[in-house]
Amino acid sequence: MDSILQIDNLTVSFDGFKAVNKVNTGIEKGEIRFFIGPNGAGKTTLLDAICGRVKPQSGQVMFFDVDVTRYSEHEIVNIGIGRKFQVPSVFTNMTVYENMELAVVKDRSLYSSMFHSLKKEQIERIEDILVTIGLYEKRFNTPIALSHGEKQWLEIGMLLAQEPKLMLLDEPVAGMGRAETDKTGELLKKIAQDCTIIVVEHDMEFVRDYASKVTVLHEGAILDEGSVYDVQNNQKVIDVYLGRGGERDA
Ligand SMILES: Nc1ncnc2c1ncn2[C@@H]1O[C@H](COP(=O)(O)OP(=O)(O)OP(=O)(O)O)[C@@H](O)[C@H]1O
Repeated sequence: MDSILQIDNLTVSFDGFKAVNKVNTGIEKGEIRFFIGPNGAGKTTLLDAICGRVKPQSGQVMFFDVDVTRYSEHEIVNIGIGRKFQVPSVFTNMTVYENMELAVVKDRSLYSSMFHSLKKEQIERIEDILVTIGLYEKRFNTPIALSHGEKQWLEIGMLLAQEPKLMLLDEPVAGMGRAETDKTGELLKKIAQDCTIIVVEHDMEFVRDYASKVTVLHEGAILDEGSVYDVQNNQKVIDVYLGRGGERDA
């Protein structure tokens, strides 16, 4: 199998506290990998280390043959790792379509001058993505008119516009009902045909339905890794997380 991301011996410290502690894992191309675990387990910090938001104390994060721990956040976006945060950060004073235009033009400082001169392939890409995320009909609405789920899909679409090879999503279905959650899962399956995905998630039903593989973190370290079935039946995982009904963000 082709490994797209290889994390080796990664440790992230905050004033001596190891939020991520000697983590080793490899993500294969096309996976939808879920990071799960109790609050404070280090899931978000691990995403932060992959996208360059925090610098590790030690270890490597090899994306193809590049150690991204040596790169800035901005450079990491440019080499193909996109990150979506928990709270949607779409521009509410612009239409859905304009948000997509902004996303497709990688250098945002050029946006105003390029507004009317998107290339044909950029326009086609925007339209394709709008269809994929189910917002083509709503492209001239502002995000205020969108549901919570639709705003999340727009943001995922904005990430896709930058043509990432790896997408990092932090609790993408938080606050969604079941129907929107399932639609998001189907969207991720579609995206994973071209772009590997890592998801931090507490919604175990979502994890069960859509994970290729699950990494369970506890106190900064990997407690278990494997299929949903395997980790669900691991007594240690049940004791520290699943048996407590999982936990949501405070
Ligand atoms: N910038 C920071 N400075 C100091 N401590 C931090 C910082 N960021 C995270 N931590 C600590 O690192 C630990 C791991 O936090 P992290 O947010 O990665 O956990 P998590 O598994 O994502 O939890 P949750 O499910 O609640 O989002 C926590 O104890 C947290 O308080």
